[in-house]
Amino acid sequence: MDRVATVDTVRGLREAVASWRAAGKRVALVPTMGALHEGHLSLVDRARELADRVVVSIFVNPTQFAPNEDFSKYPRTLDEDCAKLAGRADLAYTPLLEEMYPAGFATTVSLAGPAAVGLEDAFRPTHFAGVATVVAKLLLQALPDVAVFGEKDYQQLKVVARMARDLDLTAEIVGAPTVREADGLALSSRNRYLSQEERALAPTLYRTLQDCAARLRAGEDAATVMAAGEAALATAGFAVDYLALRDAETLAPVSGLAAPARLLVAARLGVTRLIDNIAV
Ligand SMILES: Nc1ncnc2c1ncn2[C@@H]1O[C@H](COP(=O)(O)OP(=O)(O)OP(=O)(O)O)[C@@H](O)[C@H]1O
Ligand SMILES: CC(C)(CO)[C@@H](O)C(=O)[O-]
Ligand code: BAL
Repeated sequence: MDRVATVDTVRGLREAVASWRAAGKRVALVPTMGALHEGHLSLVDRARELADRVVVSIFVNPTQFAPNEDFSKYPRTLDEDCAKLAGRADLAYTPLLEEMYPAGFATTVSLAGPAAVGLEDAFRPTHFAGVATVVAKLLLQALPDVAVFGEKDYQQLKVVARMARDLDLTAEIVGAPTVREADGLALSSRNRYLSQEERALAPTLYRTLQDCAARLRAGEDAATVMAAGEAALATAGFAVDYLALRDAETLAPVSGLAAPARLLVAARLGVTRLIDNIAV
């Protein structure tokens, strides 16, 4: 079976990137936690359009999971991942825990501002500090020209873009559109946790976003639309964490469509927490 080349040390990664740079190549990084699906591969393809060499990092980052979350059962499929990346990426960076967090590790990126407040942060209060810290490390380890993130994790994309600007990290942060199943469900590694019945209900999340967006565009009052959307999700069997309208750029709360807006949702079906979002 063909497999992408791999390195698991910062030194190996830097050597590979340095040799490409010496040859005048542009380098892209696609950070992932593995269990790769077509959503991840679309980011790799986008990275390939933006650069000559593409590194995919695969690291299930413990610091972005709260103690009650699914770190230990998060899918780990490294062999299949490396096969999927063959011919598509140039290198997989697969650091072990000790490489990323050496003994005595004591530094965390701290976030503020509208992008990092509320939404996911209200339900996963330690999450973005863990994401920002590991992404800052990945960007400093690889020093790519560009890094590609999925719009599926829209708040993450905005938090990372803000952090990169604020810390003068040199990589350009690029967002790529959400890849969906035929029935509209956003691809996610966590979809595999859904039972058959839950999987049948799951596309309601995207349909509800579309319905709400259509009503907002037709000029209906945002609070009314949000309440109706939450009710529709609850009726379908979801436990809703949030359904919110935010400014598409800053993620500040908004009450209408004066500027480009984003509708974001997180809801649980049984033990599985799904997130999604669309432009309005
Ligand atoms: N359906 C998708 N379309 C486009 N990009 C995606 C999709 N799903 C995930 N990504 C992006 O892939 C990158 C890695 O995400 P991650 O490894 O967390 O995948 P995931 O399937 O979203 O997993 P999880 O269920 O844990 O959120 C992120 O930038 C994320 O936004
Ligand atoms: C960006 C990321 C790879 C950081 O661990 C993760 O949050 C993810 O997979 O979206
Ligand atoms: N895609 C974001 C990773 C997480 O949920 O931890």
